Amino acid sequence: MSLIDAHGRRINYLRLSVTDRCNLRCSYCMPAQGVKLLPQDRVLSYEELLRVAKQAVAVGIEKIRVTGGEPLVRKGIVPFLKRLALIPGLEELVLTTNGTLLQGMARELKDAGVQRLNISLDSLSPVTFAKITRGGDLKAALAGLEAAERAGFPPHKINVVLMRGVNDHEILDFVRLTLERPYAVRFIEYMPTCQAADWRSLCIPGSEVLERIAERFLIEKLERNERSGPAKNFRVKGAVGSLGVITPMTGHFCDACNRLRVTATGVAKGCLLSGAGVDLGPLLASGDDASLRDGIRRIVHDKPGRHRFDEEAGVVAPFVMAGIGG
Ligand SMILES: Nc1nc2c(ncn2[C@@H]2O[C@H](COP(=O)(O)OP(=O)(O)OP(=O)(O)O)[C@@H](O)[C@H]2O)c(=O)[nH]1
Ligand SMILES: C[S@@+](CC[C@H](N)C(=O)[O-])C[C@H]1O[C@@H](n2cnc3c(N)ncnc32)[C@H](O)[C@@H]1O
Ligand code: SF4
Ligand code: SF4
Repeated sequence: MSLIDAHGRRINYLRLSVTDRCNLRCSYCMPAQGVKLLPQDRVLSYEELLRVAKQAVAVGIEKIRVTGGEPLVRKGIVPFLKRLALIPGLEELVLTTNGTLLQGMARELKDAGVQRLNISLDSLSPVTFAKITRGGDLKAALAGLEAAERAGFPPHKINVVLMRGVNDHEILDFVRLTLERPYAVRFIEYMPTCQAADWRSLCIPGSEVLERIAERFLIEKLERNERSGPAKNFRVKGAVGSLGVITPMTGHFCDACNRLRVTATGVAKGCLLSGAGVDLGPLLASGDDASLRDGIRRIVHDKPGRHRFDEEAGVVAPFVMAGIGG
């Protein structure tokens, strides 16, 4: 069974957001005044999330990434992941996290069947980390990273959202990290989801990041593989880890997009950067799995060919990434 959209792309990857809540307040993800949290009864129950996941797998999804908000703050997440991992036909169960709660949870996540972690870590300096996350503790994030390594997870992908004048002075520090550690560090272009007035100057093109790295290090391009995702990957000669750029703004990767998203309230979205979405609530309420499968197929069919975010920046309503899951 496979899910093909109207542009001929095979959609086999579902990003499932389990909560809009988070223990951090990253400046690129949430507005300074914070966000109004969803009432708990608007968030899909674990039973509902499992139904969505099962029916998505039944029509062709092979990989599920659990995200949020911060997925590890939701109570009962581990038993939920355990059940998710058992869905017949699901080949890959992975999770994106800010890492701060991993120290106490890494081992049970591994035992639950989570295969890999992508960890957001935007600074290696406690002061800058606290500034970006509005109060987060770098020590907790680093302890989480290490706990997950000890628990036996394969080398993590580390996501760094770069912002000019905020953390771009650390680009080379992150590159140096890849010399000794097997991480895949990915520098992500800041997307103006909250539409900060200065977003154009905050966003650093991936090409500039690579130029700045190449001034100091000899880097070689890595062949794309199944695990590349949207990143273009490189390695410093002799390094154990790799580095990459994710360029949603200056070099979109929509032609190869294989993703479908479901928000914590059960809105299915064909595209991260489009305001469009379909509420799966009525289909879930009907109890009819065949209609749910049809709904998922319809959303995939109608998936936009590419985003037009830059052009539309003035008209698309700003959104909080934590509400969708990145
Ligand atoms: N515009 C756009 N940005 C994306 C998309 N997928 C991921 N990104 C960006 O890349 C970041 C990293 O995503 P991750 O959650 O680590 O997932 P990934 O890189 O897709 O992970 P893999 O499953 O390992 O390929 C996201 O937070 C977004 O900023 C996408 O489909 N469209
Ligand atoms: C919304 S978070 C959810 C998972 C988890 N809380 C975390 O931070 O990894 C998922 C991803 O979205 C990315 N993200 C959020 N806002 C972004 C923005 N404005 N531009 C680029 N990436 C963004 C984060 O870097 C993170 O990797
Ligand atoms: S990026 Fe992740 S950790 Fe940061 S505020 Fe958003 S949801 Fe929370
Ligand atoms: S912007 Fe939309 S179409 Fe493009 S890669 Fe992201 S989700 Fe896919």
